[in-house]
Amino acid sequence: MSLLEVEDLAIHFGGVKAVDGVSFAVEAGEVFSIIGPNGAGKSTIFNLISRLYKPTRGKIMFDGRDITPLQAHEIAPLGLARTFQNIELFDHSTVLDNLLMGRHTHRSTNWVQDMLFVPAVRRAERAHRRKVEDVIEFLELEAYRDKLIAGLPYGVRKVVEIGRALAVGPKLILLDEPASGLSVEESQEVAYWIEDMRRDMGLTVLMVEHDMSLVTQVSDRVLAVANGQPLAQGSPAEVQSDPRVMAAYLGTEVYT
Ligand SMILES: Nc1ncnc2c1ncn2[C@@H]1O[C@H](COP(=O)(O)OP(=O)(O)OP(=O)(O)O)[C@@H](O)[C@H]1O
Repeated sequence: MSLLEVEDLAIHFGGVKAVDGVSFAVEAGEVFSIIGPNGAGKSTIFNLISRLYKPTRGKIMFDGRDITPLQAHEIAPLGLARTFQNIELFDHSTVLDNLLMGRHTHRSTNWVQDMLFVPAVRRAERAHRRKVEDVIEFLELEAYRDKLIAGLPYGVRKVVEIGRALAVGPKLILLDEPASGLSVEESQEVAYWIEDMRRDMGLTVLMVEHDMSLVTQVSDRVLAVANGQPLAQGSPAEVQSDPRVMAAYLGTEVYT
């Protein structure tokens, strides 16, 4: 059984078929990337999987469970976390507090217990802090842990965005353009984080990315989409040399 199975997924916004008949499966432990030209439907696929959008058609299975009818807030506790292309952090909170917010999906105590700060609440709080400190150490964010997001360089905020998703403690992490806006050196760092996430944390990674050197370096398999529809699927080399993919990219710099 695959960790994630997407079957005949579609969403239509009025006349726009943003996603139209996309199927793929992500196996536990692999890095799977979705590529495609601007407007191909990649972020929309992420928004459908993370349940921000309701599909017009299709089914999404995660870890053996049909998550298609679930609400967005019910997804993270199952072990599915995501990052956003445009970074969704609280600018006026510290790195530590942003990561702790990522843990709130795991609330096991109720508000009365929280108010009274009973031992169960204190234990849960300690466990959340330990998990967050592990993420800070893993992503080498120690120097920034007490700094406000607003004052951080863009490249560091991108890493904190990954940290917020990791703090959830996911089985599957969805990375939406983790290298966008980064320098070549910073993109290479992202490649190392992804390899470490898989090797050290046993994570499965589903990534949307335009940076083909990053995609080629870290991905086991790639799905190419265009106009909301699947074009080709296979190893990075197979997909890059597929004539339908090359035609979809014609005129762009991706394959030069
Ligand atoms: N909420 C929405 N309402 C209407 N149209 C939408 C909505 N979300 C996405 N679309 C349309 O769906 C299509 C796919 O958009 P999407 O953002 O998924 O593409 P993408 O492959 O992620 O592009 P990029 O690489 O530029 O981020 C586009 O035509 C877009 O305008």
